[in-house]
Amino acid sequence: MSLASLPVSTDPVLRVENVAKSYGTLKALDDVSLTLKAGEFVALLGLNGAGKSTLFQLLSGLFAADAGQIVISGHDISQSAIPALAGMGIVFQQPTLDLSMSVYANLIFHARLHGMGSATKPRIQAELNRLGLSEQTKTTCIKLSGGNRRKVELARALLHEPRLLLMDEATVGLDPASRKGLVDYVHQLCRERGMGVLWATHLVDEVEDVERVIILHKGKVLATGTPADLLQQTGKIRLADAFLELTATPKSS
Ligand SMILES: Nc1ncnc2c1ncn2[C@@H]1O[C@H](COP(=O)(O)OP(=O)(O)OP(=O)(O)O)[C@@H](O)[C@H]1O
Repeated sequence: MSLASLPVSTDPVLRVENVAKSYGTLKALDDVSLTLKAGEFVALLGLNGAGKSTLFQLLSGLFAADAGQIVISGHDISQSAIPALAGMGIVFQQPTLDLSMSVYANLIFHARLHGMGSATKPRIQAELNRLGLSEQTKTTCIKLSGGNRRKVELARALLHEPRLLLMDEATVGLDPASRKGLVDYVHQLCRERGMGVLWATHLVDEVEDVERVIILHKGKVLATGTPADLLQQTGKIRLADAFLELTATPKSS
């Protein structure tokens, strides 16, 4: 049975509780808690160095938190990493395609890692079709534009039909039209597939239409709410000004 055909659970697809992570004496994450439900698009907004990538590295099991708990689709990542990660797709900030291989070879490699069987080829074709890349299936990735490389990374993240999609500054290096295209496409997927999406960025224009914004600053959650909540809280008219106001006056630790 594919993950997509499992009954929809009302439990959060992601629960992060009191998570901490330090590099030596630097607290990159300090008592961070958040939840994400199925079908919710949540933005993790933070300046450079806020801790976004560190959080994503913990969520993807690259290393362990010093304290706290991470539960993905009901599985504690520290105890049940395989089922936790099986239901998650991720696009990292740094490109991770093997540029010497074709689009198809990159995707089939990922499919095998996820133990996908006979459904693999139609799934690859379906994701590439939707992204307008069906003609590029056999193209070596080094020949693709930056925007199309990102789309292949997204197709790869979606291949095993995750319940949770993590996007870590996934629009870095894209032109404004490609950026908007990617944001709009992921919003559409979130609605259609009931996927929870955590979208990390420092670009405020990418989060104007999200259901909830979590502002991370110097490793701490400074504020959380709808864009309207954040405007009301700061008395600002533009979300960019609200973000600047909140991050200019950090709480003392
Ligand atoms: N491997 C590491 N060793 C030491 N310090 C690190 C390491 N990785 C990150 N840091 C530090 O931890 C803090 C959080 O970094 P992180 O990359 O998680 O932030 P970010 O919000 O993703 O930033 P950016 O938007 O610039 O990518 C920063 O002060 C960074 O310098």
